[in-house]
Amino acid sequence: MIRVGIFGATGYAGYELLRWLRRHPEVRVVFAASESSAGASLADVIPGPLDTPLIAPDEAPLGDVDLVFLALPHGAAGKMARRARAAGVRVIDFSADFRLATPESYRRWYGHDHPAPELLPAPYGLPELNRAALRGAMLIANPGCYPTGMLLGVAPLLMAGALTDPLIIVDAKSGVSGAGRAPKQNTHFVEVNENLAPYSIGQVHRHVGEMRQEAQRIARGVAPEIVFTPQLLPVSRGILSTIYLRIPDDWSEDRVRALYREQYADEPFVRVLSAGALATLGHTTDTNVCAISLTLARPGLLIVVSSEDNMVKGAAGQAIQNMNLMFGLDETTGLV
Ligand SMILES: NC(=O)C1=CN([C@@H]2O[C@H](COP(=O)(O)OP(=O)(O)OC[C@H]3O[C@@H](n4cnc5c(N)ncnc54)[C@H](OP(=O)(O)O)[C@@H]3O)[C@@H](O)[C@H]2O)C=CC1
Ligand SMILES: CC(=O)N[C@@H](CCC(=O)OP(=O)(O)O)C(=O)O
Repeated sequence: MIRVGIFGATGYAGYELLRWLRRHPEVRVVFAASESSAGASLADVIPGPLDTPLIAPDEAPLGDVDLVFLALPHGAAGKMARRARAAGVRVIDFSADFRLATPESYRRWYGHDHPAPELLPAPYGLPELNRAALRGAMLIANPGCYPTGMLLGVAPLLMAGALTDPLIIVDAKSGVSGAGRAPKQNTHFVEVNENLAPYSIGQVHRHVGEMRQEAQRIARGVAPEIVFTPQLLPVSRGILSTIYLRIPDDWSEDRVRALYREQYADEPFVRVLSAGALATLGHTTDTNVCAISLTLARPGLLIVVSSEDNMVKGAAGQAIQNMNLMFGLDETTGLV
């Protein structure tokens, strides 16, 4: 049994993780910690079936666990990672604190100093594209939700060196749980309901740095140019990314699909849809799957649609996939 602790259990990502871990046959949840609700039961904080007792983070028995999941905001996660690693405990971090390889890059995209630079670089936890680095790892940076869908959607072409233009346009729509549980004006029901709102457009969203870093690694050093438009969709969960790419004029849609199917042939959590089918949120809701559809709009212009559940493949499910790799379990254990 892997003995785990969870920090940030009252947040959307932490709660989702607990929900999935209940079905994992090789995990025992030793503690769930909460800064604001220590002493309460989770069901007192989030109405639902999980009545896990919540303890104060300072009282977390790190000596009793093999692994902690950090479902905390950026900055707080890095500090907790330092504490856990000093106690010899493995870490899977949901936040962005360990996704960027250098403290300089982190400061550029997050606007403050890195909370634990001595722990950088950490392996980037996208198993389909970085599996070897995750097996047995002591600290894993779980990817951002938007970069997960984007990177899986473009990787086969980047690996093949098949883009004829470095420009990658990513038009993405996210369910509101992606913004976390703390209320904000733009996530208020009246703002979101029956609306579709872009935010952080241009080159300002912090996920552009993460996408660029990982896309460049996948493309073996060739720097992509990414234009990213995130939008808030009036649904609770799911991300649909529509990605526009330039490919050689003589490539057929079948050729592209064969490339994607070959790349993802052994991947249990990537589904390349058949000709004519388009990926929708419904293809991936409440699963750890990323579904990808491919459409040749005209010679040389490919439209990829990538669908994922931001709470599962974009957060808790991917974290469990990473845990399975970390501890040498079958990667699909506890996941669908
Ligand atoms: N929501 C999503 O779809 C995804 C989220 N993530 C990442 O997962 C992490 C958690 O996100 P999410 O669950 O959405 O966020 P939430 O805001 O829903 O939850 C975060 C939790 O962290 C705790 N917390 C808040 N502020 C602090 C603080 N300053 N110090 C310590 N603990 C704090 C709170 O719990 P308490 O007060 O009870 O301790 C809170 O419930 C973030 O880093 C996010 O970027 C990653 C991918 C997808
Ligand atoms: C809808 C929404 O607000 N989404 C978040 C991304 C959520 C996520 O998974 O990313 P992190 O783990 O990097 O926070 C945002 O745009 O910042």
